[in-house]
Amino acid sequence: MSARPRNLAGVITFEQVSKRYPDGTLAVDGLSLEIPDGATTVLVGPSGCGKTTSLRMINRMIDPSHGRILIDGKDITSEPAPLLRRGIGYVIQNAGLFPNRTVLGNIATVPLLVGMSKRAARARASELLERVGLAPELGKRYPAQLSGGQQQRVGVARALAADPPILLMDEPFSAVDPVVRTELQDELLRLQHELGKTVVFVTHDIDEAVKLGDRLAIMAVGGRLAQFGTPAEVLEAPADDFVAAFVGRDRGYRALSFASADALPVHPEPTVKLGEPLRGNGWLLVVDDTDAPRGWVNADEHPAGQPVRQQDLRLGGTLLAPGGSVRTALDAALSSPSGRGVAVDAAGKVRGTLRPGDVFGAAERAATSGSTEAYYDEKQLTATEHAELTAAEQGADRLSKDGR
Ligand SMILES: Nc1ncnc2c1ncn2[C@@H]1O[C@H](COP(=O)(O)OP(=O)(O)OP(=O)(O)O)[C@@H](O)[C@H]1O
Repeated sequence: MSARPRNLAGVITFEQVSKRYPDGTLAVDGLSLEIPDGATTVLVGPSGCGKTTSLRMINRMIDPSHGRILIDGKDITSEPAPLLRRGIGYVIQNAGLFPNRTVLGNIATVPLLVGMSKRAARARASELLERVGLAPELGKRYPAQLSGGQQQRVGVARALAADPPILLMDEPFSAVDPVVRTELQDELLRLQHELGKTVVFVTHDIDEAVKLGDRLAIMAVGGRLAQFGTPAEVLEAPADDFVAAFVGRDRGYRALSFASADALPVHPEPTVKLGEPLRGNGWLLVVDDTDAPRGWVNADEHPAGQPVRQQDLRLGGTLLAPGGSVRTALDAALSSPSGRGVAVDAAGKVRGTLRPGDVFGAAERAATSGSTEAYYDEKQLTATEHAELTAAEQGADRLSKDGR
């Protein structure tokens, strides 16, 4: 990701690290791993495979039985643990906030600890509150007066307060409902794009791992590293049967997230504005005054010449925006009542629609060669395609003239 700031510190190296608990449990077994700086590495694997133990060895909440851990080449035991932890933010499930401190008080904890003035610490806390997407007035509340998702955002803000190069996150979003969870994941992606920290994230959810991780470390029970690679590498070429089973039966579908849909042909689509009279037949795409899609209307079930009202609309499915993947394109096509997926530009205006056949072709292409580009260079030149495009363009012209 080119927009990320570079020159970061925070490469974390595990050298043959093992952890055996006093009761004999071997939680981590000979883990060797280089976690790159400025990127998100997700430790993912089934319950009990040693993810949390591995994470907590980085900030010395747990000491290895064997091996060593280095940060930027320096053994983490070469300085006192409290000093080490100043450079490492830590976020856990249920946020772990101090219940008797306000939100701002919670976020300002570490800045105050490292000697920042009260005033500067409060200013920093307010800035972070905004950064994690929370309204300033929430600063005065106590954690119990916040939703689970809001508490988790405060947890992230608190971990970022001392601007540590490293952020450790242990199942931070697993206690919230799926909608909030998606919002928090999106927020983390946005924040990470701005901040470029070395993030080590623990989850047992492969979907979350694929969404958030630049690298995945797949761990197997017994504390063994089964595979380390980018999400695309892991989904496309699982190292062994365990990884193949863990990444799951949907992995072919998930792998489409890494194939760009930018080369997919976008066909002109006639549109009709909300509130304007309807003409034509079949499914018609309804837009608002800014040309953003609002839904579909079936002209065969609508009195001709009558204006299209909000209540006539069948809401469209997901949209494909620039930079989207073949997975998004496929979902856009499958979730649209017309079967045609809507593509929008960066401003959210309708660009046209995707044909399911094209999207399936791209999916097949991505699965077999990993690239869709060549296919569509070829395909866009075929005579039928050209004829279809022209006809659709004429249809679009006619409709927009009639419709206004
Ligand atoms: N303090 C402890 N004493 C003994 N065994 C422990 C201790 N902490 C963890 N374990 C064991 O070590 C193994 C790894 O635990 P760990 O919490 O690191 O796994 P995990 O992958 O994070 O699991 P989960 O996804 O369920 O949180 C498990 O078998 C666990 O029971």
